[in-house]
Amino acid sequence: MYAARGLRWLARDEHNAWLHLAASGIVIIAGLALHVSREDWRWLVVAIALVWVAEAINTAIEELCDRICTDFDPSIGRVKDLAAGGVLAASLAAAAISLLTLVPRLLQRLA
Ligand SMILES: Nc1ncnc2c1ncn2[C@@H]1O[C@H](COP(=O)(O)OP(=O)(O)OP(=O)(O)O)[C@@H](O)[C@H]1O
Repeated sequence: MYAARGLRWLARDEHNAWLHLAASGIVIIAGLALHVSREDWRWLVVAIALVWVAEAINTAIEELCDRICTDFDPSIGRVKDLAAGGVLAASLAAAAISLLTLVPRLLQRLA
């Protein structure tokens, strides 16, 4: 399947994907360990998916930019920076969602 092949490339070739993979794994393990509710799992799934979607789009844009322009071009630089900014925004939002979901559960467990 072409879509699955895209995700395989992403996980294999993108150095940032390893960070996302590690972060996703930590969130899933924490969710399991803290027995979060079904409602909370919805938020964690959204957080994880948000980052992967942003990274996939960013990687596709980078590939396309490198294909159409091998020289230094300020416009290409701007396009890449914008796409990378999307990943940063998604990652910050995902971190906030994960902390807002997991920390109260952790404090509950510790109390
Ligand atoms: N052809 C270009 N012309 C101008 N600036 C460029 C060009 N290619 C890359 N850049 C600049 O270098 C930055 C890094 O680009 P690069 O393609 O190396 O992405 P990357 O390091 O793989 O990014 P990421 O960590 O998001 O995967 C871009 O955000 C952009 O500012």
